[in-house]
Amino acid sequence: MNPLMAPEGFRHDARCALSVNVNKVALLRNTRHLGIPSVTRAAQLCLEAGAQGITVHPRPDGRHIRAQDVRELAELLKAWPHAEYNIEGNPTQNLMDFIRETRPHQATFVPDSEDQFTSDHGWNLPADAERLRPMIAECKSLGVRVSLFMDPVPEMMAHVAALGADRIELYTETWASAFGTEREAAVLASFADTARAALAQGLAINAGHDLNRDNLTRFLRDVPGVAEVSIGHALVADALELGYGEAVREYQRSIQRAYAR
Ligand SMILES: CC(=O)[C@@H](O)[C@H](O)COP(=O)(O)O
Ligand SMILES: NCC(=O)COP(=O)(O)O
Repeated sequence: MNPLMAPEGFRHDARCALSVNVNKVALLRNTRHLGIPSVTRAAQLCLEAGAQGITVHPRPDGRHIRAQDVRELAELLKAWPHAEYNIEGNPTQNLMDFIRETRPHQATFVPDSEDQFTSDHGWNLPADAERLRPMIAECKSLGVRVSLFMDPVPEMMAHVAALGADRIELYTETWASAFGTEREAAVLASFADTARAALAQGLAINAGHDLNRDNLTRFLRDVPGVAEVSIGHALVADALELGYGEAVREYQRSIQRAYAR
């Protein structure tokens, strides 16, 4: 079988889609000039195991995902018509060129500075709104769905909708750090309130950052309408122990447990 072709019978049947972020595979690859571990091979194995998409965040400093990775993954995903390609970044930096070149299914706008350690906050709306409006419009004119990376603040959802964005991505680090503590219920409620506000504005909901096999089920069970989670750091860490295929299956089981009655 052509290693780039999706196997017969590939099914897209999870209620919440799992998009695997392969940043950290590229981070390890970049520590030697050997080309391993392969980013495209990692993506292929995750898709074969049932992941519904691949996410990358090509940061301007090239610390992990680089332009060639973005192009090669776009090529790979042509063989997976049911899977989605999500490219994240700051549209005021290098993101828009990748969007224009590869036309992914989704662009996730993230307000990161160029040298930021990792993503650690959402957009500040309405303050950032007018800068974003033309780039949202351009993505949509290219047929690319737009998701804005947002903190769990219900009052901001109307501003997201007014900008013409299609989705929010809930920045879930505060959930991950509250999980298992006395703050868990209160923090989860803020995400549920934000999700309800987003749904009321006609927005779809993604979520990501520091999600893992342990904190994922409760989040999906209590936060309504999450359509997609993008998970990278913890899943790749798990894959070092379990392999990509079993790691993806473990995360799919965590997702399915959220809907089990
Ligand atoms: C936006 C977000 O929370 C993550 O998708 C981001 O890609 C993490 O970036 P690093 O992998 O560089 O930490
Ligand atoms: N948007 C979140 C993402 O793509 C991966 O975040 P993480 O799981 O690496 O924290």
